[in-house]
Amino acid sequence: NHPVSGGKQTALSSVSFFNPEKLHSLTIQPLYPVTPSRPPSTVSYVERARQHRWRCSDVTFHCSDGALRQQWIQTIREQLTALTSRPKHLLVYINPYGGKQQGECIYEQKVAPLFACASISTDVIVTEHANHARDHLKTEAELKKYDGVVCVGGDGMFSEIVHGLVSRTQRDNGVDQNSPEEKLVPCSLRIGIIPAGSTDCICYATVGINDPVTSALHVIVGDSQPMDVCSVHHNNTFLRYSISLLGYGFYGDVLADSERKRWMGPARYDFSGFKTFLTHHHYEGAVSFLPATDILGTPRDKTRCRAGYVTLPNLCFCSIPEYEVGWGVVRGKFLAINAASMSCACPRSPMGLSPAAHLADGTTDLILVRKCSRFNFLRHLLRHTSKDDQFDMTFVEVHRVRRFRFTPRHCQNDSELDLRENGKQLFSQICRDHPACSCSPAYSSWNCDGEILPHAAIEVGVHCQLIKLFARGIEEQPLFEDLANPPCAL
Ligand SMILES: Nc1ncnc2c1ncn2[C@@H]1O[C@H](COP(=O)(O)OP(=O)(O)OP(=O)(O)O)[C@@H](O)[C@H]1O
Ligand SMILES: CCCCCCCCCCCCC/C=C/[C@@H](O)[C@H](CO)NC(=O)CCCCC
Ligand SMILES: [Ca+2]
Repeated sequence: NHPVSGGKQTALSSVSFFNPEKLHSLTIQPLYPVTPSRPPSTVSYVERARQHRWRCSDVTFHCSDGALRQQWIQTIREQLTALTSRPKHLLVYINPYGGKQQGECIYEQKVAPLFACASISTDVIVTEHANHARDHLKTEAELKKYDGVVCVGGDGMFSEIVHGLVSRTQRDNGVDQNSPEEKLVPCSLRIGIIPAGSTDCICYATVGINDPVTSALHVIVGDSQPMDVCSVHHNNTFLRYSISLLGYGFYGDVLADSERKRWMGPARYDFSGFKTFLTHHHYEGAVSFLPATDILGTPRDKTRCRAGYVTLPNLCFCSIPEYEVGWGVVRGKFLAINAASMSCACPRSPMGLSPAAHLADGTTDLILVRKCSRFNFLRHLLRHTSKDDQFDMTFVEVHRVRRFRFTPRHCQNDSELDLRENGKQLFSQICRDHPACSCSPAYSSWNCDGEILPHAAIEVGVHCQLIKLFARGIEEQPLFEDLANPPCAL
């Protein structure tokens, strides 16, 4: 019975104020003409747009009955206060140099106004050097003050936050990160990613799009998505954590080359990818792995990790003892050894390196690409950009595993590492001087979520649901988008 005006024209009764999905804040905006006794009320809410984008819309109500209006406002406020999953205080780190160096601008223009509108208070730190955020989280940050940590940047910045939070949590709980067998303690604070990087693979694979406004709204509504984290060790020494890709051979070489071309921005990956494809190096070694049993799905099935897919914690851990499952071993010459703990979907590859991988099932998909012709490798790579099955090739095999180890054929010990580094430089110099030389170096590097690891021989274990993100996984696209998502109805 009450007239409505503003961004949307709708009847009061058609708006469900009690649906927490819909509302993230209430603001009272005086519109004109306004009589002091009858100011209108504006409610902001989340509206789904195309391709997994979320947008903020608002609807303004005029109510002739002042008491009723106050009652509505009071009820909405009570409902919003009762939503305990929504963050109120956030610690924000901005990398001003990630991606196209737009981090600060993206945060100030697109994200900060939304956080303010949702009454979220923030402490913002613009990083001054690499590992600033990681070290601040690890040692200094007063974590008790916050409901979550937000990073503005790319996968590298997210990785810093994960390392800071996971290390801090283990230290606070007396857990030794250097032991590969140690069960790690999950982090209690959720992490939000505002994408402003070059690949934004974590954001893309957990939200469905790398869009700062969408990610900010997932933080505001207090979404929660658990995620697996891999620990990487060498000789009982902790090296790094990995959330997306651990890649030896092709992706290691692409990264090593692209790091020298950071000045190119995101285009460095295309340049180095093409160059690495042409060099076509293969690497010899043995991969041993503990297959994941007791799991739902395989890397080759058609299931996709989507919002609402809940992994029961008991499926995260194998009920059969390790010695009964038995380790598999594959030896040979490989163009690429990739472990994808999640799909690794990104704008370059919308289905990702392992389209059926799950975010929080305690497993990683180990993809072994054996030495093959350049033509066949190109066919394999191109399938990452389409819906074709990149595993349906004789030289590719994929295993869903809980742990794995890699030992290069000429396994180096620590004293040989320096030799290896010097040898690699010498070797690459020789190859540069003799471009016709087609032999492969003995070692590649591991690409660990975009960071290069110093050792080729590594041991990897998956820690199920060690961290949580302000996300909900990729939502299924409705068949008839316009019908399923009319304005106002969420
Ligand atoms: N102030 C800073 N100066 C220099 N480097 C920084 C600074 N803050 C963070 N870094 C480092 O910059 C690296 C790259 O950042 P980020 O991940 O945000 O962007 P990107 O590399 O362009 O994107 P992506 O990781 O998605 O490819 C990170 O590894 C991070 O450690
Ligand atoms: C000739 C045409 C070939 C087309 C092939 C396309 C295949 C693309 C697969 C993309 C997989 C991305 C995996 C993500 C890894 C991230 O953890 C990491 C950090 O951001 N990014 C890279 O290492 C950046 C790595 C970028 C590699 C291209
Ligand atoms: Ca996984």
